[in-house]
Amino acid sequence: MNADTSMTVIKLDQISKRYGSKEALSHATLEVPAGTVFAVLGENGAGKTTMIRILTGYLKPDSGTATVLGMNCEQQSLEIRRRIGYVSDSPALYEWMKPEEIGWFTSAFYGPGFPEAYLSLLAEFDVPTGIKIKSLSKGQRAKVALALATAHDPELLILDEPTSGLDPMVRRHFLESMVKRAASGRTVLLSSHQISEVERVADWVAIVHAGKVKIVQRLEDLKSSTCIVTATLDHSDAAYPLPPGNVLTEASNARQIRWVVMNLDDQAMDGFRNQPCFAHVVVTSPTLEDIFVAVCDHRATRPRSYHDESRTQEVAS
Ligand SMILES: Nc1ncnc2c1ncn2[C@@H]1O[C@H](COP(=O)(O)OP(=O)(O)OP(=O)(O)O)[C@@H](O)[C@H]1O
Repeated sequence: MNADTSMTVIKLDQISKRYGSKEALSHATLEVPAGTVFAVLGENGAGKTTMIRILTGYLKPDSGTATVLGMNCEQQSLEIRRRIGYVSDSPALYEWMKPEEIGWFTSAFYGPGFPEAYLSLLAEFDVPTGIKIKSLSKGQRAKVALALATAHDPELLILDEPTSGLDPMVRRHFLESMVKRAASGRTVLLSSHQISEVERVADWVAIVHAGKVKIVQRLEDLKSSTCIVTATLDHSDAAYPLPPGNVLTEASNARQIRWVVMNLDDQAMDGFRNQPCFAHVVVTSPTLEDIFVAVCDHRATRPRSYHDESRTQEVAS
């Protein structure tokens, strides 16, 4: 990715939002660098849509500050919506219109050049234009929503669950177009629980769990700073130490113990491996799913040393 990532396109600073007694977001803080595909990962109800609705000005936070392209999300929401592209998790389209008609209708908001660009995107996406929106398939409707959101070539595109319910070919097309946008210096923020897709396309990942931003990191740094340590005990009731590092989770099965560890201390690992309680110790690389589960699974066993703290973002270079 060659784009200039020194600029911050989205900034959330200590954003909290409550629905009655439910805290949907709690002191969420993150920055999205320009020219990246930035994925917000979280299980159902984690707070992803709430975050996106605050960024797009459809929802006001209880506290904290959010800016998009340097504009305040509460005070300049109309200007933000004009400048960005946004596809919600359930895009509302006028059912009685044909795809080209909805393009003309929407162009009033964006100005000259929009209808032509929109029609060429529809052609690229292979969307039939002669029939009404209500007769389009789910994938075709999603393509219409994406074409509407991108025809003005926004510097920032925000997508809430962009590929949910789409077939593999359409998903691939969607994701490739996101990567292309980032390569040309545009920024894409997408929310998802499709971990393998995120792993293929994202430059940055934020993991949100129960309203808290637990991790914000460049994906390759997150993967290289996390590992899985698997040890086979010499005998099943042997007492054993924890691997040197921030141990997120521990799982055991007979004589085998498996830990997901962040920032493993390589120098201290020799001493760990040579403990008499271990017959065998192996260190392997995790998938993003391994990391996600280690951070989010409330049933996971947390070792004694584990501190459940949200992690701060490394400074974007
Ligand atoms: N309008 C609302 N009134 C009450 N509670 C709400 C409202 N909207 C969201 N919530 C609650 O806030 C929490 C966060 O919801 P949110 O929609 O942001 O999650 P999400 O991460 O987008 O989930 P999903 O992946 O299922 O779409 C959930 O517990 C949800 O039930």
